[in-house]
Amino acid sequence: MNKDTNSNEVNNKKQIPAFAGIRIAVQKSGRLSDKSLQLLKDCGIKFDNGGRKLSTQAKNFPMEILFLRDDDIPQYVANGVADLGILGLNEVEEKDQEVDVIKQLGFAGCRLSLAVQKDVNYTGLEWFNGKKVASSYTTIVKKFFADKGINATTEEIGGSVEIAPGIGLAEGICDIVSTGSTLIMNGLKEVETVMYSEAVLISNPNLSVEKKEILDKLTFRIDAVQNAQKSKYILLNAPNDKIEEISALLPGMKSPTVLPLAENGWSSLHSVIEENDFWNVIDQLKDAGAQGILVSPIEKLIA
Ligand SMILES: Nc1ncnc2c1ncn2[C@@H]1O[C@H](COP(=O)(O)OP(=O)(O)OP(=O)(O)O)[C@@H](O)[C@H]1O
Ligand SMILES: O=P(O)(O)OC[C@H]1O[C@H](OP(=O)(O)OP(=O)(O)O)[C@H](O)[C@@H]1O
Ligand SMILES: [Mg+2]
Repeated sequence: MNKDTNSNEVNNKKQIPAFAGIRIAVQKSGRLSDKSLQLLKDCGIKFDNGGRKLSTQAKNFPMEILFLRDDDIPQYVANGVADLGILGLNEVEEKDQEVDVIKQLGFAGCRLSLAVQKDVNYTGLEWFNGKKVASSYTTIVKKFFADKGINATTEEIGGSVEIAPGIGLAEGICDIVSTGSTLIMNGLKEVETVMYSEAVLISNPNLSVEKKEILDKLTFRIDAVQNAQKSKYILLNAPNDKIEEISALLPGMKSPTVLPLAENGWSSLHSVIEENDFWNVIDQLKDAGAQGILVSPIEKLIA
């Protein structure tokens, strides 16, 4: 490390005002903003985020929230201006900074794909040899082509990437695809998936012990929120001679809670089922004699 870098680092550190908590960077306005803030709220963290303020202090958790452009978040987290960040994995890979990916957050699912004009006779990845690809993610694209031994060039553009082939800027593009409708509307077709992405929580790799403790509290809460979103609380009535059969369909967190009903010969069973199995399990429960099935969402689930 040379002297200049050293003194820059010292200067950078001086510019970071002391804060006895953890600083998390979220996207100021864009596709990730609402869901990032909702996740923090679901974790019980209260804060004001109205107006044009670029930072806010949580009221009941040792956290400051910084509102930034998502492109800047990896750099801020790597140099310690922010301790944590929420952004798309695509942006983390593109910026290639020293940060730890702590958790997948289950929203903003998309893929980064190569696309070409729809009338192109695409024969496979070799088609890109000697071609130019426009993208906002040129680091990822260059690495992808280098790994596959393809000799293509890239043209970095900030947005509206799908227009590039139509105006002769490049033969192909690499951009975010979700439903694929933007590609179709611009006369393009998806030909290769470069990576899958979703929102992730990232961290500076050198957090202090105190900050690590706060991060652990946060990830514990995120786990509880995510578990709850994946599960449903189920309550049903069953004849006593069917309890064993029905219990086998309701593994729950341990086994179902069984309580006698006022009506002789009947019990009430309480358990947790996974959202994914939901309809399947309900059909089997009905067939096994369950009645009065009540299903409700779970707010938090601590395993
Ligand atoms: N159509 C989509 N479906 C799902 N996720 C998406 C979609 N488009 C983008 N994303 C994800 O959301 C992230 C943010 O997208 P957005 O379009 O808000 O970024 P941006 O324009 O770069 O924002 P900023 O102004 O903060 O730089 C992307 O990096 C990607 O991870
Ligand atoms: O496959 P689709 O569902 O059509 O989604 C893909 C589009 O979504 C994103 O753009 P966004 O709508 O966020 O606009 P922006 O690029 O101008 O921010 C992305 O840049 C693609 O253009
Ligand atoms: Mg951006």
